[in-house]
Amino acid sequence: MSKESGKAFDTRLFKRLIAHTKPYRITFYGVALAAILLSLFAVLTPIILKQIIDDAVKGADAQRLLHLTITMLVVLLGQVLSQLSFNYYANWLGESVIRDVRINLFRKMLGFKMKYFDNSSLGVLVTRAVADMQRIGEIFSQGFFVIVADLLKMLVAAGVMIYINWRLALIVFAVLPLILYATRLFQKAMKVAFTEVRAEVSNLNSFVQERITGMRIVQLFTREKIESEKFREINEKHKNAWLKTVWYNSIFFPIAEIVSSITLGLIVWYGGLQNVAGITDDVAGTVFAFIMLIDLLFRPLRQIADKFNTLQMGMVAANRVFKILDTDSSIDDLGHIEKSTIKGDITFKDVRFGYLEDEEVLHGISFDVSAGETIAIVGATGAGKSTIINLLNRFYEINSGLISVDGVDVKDYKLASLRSHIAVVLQDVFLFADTIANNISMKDSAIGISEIETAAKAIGVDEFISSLPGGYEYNVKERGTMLSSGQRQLIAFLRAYVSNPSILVLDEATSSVDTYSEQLIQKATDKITQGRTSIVIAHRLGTIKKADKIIVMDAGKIVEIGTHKELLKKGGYYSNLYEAQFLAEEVA
Ligand SMILES: Nc1ncnc2c1ncn2[C@@H]1O[C@H](COP(=O)(O)OP(=O)(O)OP(=O)(O)O)[C@@H](O)[C@H]1O
Repeated sequence: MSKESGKAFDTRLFKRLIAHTKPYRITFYGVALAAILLSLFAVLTPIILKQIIDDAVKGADAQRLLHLTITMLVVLLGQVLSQLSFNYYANWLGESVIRDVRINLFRKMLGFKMKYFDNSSLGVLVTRAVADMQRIGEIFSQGFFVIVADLLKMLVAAGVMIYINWRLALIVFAVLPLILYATRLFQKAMKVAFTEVRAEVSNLNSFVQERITGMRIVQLFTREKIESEKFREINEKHKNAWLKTVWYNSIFFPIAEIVSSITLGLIVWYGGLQNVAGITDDVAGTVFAFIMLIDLLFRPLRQIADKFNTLQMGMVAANRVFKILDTDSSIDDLGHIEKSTIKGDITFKDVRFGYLEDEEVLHGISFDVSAGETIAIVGATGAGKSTIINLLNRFYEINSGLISVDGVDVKDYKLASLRSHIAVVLQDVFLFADTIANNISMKDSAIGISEIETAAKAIGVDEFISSLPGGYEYNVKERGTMLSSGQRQLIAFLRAYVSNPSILVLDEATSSVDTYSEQLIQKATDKITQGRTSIVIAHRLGTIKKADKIIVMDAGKIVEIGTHKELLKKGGYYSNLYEAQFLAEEVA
């Protein structure tokens, strides 16, 4: 199957999976019992039918006929009940296990370092949490228990055949290797075909996902025709891969049916001969029972390949999911300091950091921000400005040096406590597909609608939000695409403001917005930075000029620190930057 699974059946992996059924032990044993009952009831039917034909009907015994018919009804009822319980509870167990594993997986993902997400594909993680989970569930609902039930059924059916008429049983067993061989060939072919189908489905998924995400580019560059041609090709491959599985099914099942029929013919013929030879006189009932028993033996055999496939696919999925669960990439949260309030002094002391091991991005950054001060960070693209704010709230761990808040190493704070004092407004604002109110309060029950409205009035965005249909209850839909980038940033300002942080980190948007939004943003910026330590990656001259200190960065180093006036006077990097970037803005 896949190189990930290694061997055909991984006992260690299976044991680990079964361990997840521990909270549902009673159901687990209940399903196992239903499987046993199912196989027993299944073989009881042919036995009773044989007795009805050979004893009651032939012997014209009405009393016995009535008893046997009632017994038959009871058996059928038992069969229906055990089938029902088996189906329902095997699925219930599967769904319960995947719910638990999925919750564990998501919890694990919530604790991962940003580095983990930098190196993982979104599509892969979504597949692990959704499609792979379904496959794991199928191990229980369609794989493991069904195989056990089928094997039991086959075993009991074979035993009953020998018991009823061992000579006829031998004929059936003689055909078994032929069916087994055909099944094996079929299984192998289907495995290859299904691997192909899965690869094509995955191609389809990523193609559609990417084109929908990048639809703007597709349409801007008028690539519609080329893309639809490419899509046709992928679809064609997908169709052909599916047809291969249909073809194998179309060959295998009729062949299996023919072998079954030939076996039946042999049974009838040999049974008849036995009757003629006087070896047995209950040939009618025996042949009837054998017809049913053969079906009980051959039908599961034909389907067992499919079930093994389900089991194996589930195991591969489980292996992948467990790999994520075993990943040691969680953020260290070993600090114990929890503070209900902080002043907001920040120190970076000779901080060195790189996203990749051998590629340092910050080369010894040192600066201090006193509580209540606003500092602006400026510099060329790729200089390391965003990296600084990524480090303050411990999205990434530094290689060396020290970052402290109120004189305490950020690592010594409890992570949740540290982050509760820092609000971050990024350029690319992320909004959940939810109401504006929920996007602002982030579902913190302590922040009610009246607090949100008061805060919105304070930073001057109440009017804009109220003008939206439904106001604060307006649903911004996926990723907030219903709003402009300026509007999204205003909502992010409000989100930061209501949490009343001691430290505010703001990455000003570079994209230009209309004058009205610009004014709103400027006013909101002034208001939210007031009275709290603020670190602003500044792109607006207004913000830079008002800052208590400007940190000028170039290629991962701080090249200058000072106020706007001081730095202009100095005539260095900042004054060049000012002339190149901001002078025009000022003149305008
Ligand atoms: N997640 C990441 N993984 C690897 N490298 C990264 C990552 N994020 C940023 N970098 C690299 O780190 C360096 C600094 O990036 P950073 O985003 O801090 O620059 P910046 O000054 O904020 O730039 P901009 O103004 O364009 O946002 C760049 O060379 C960038 O390629």
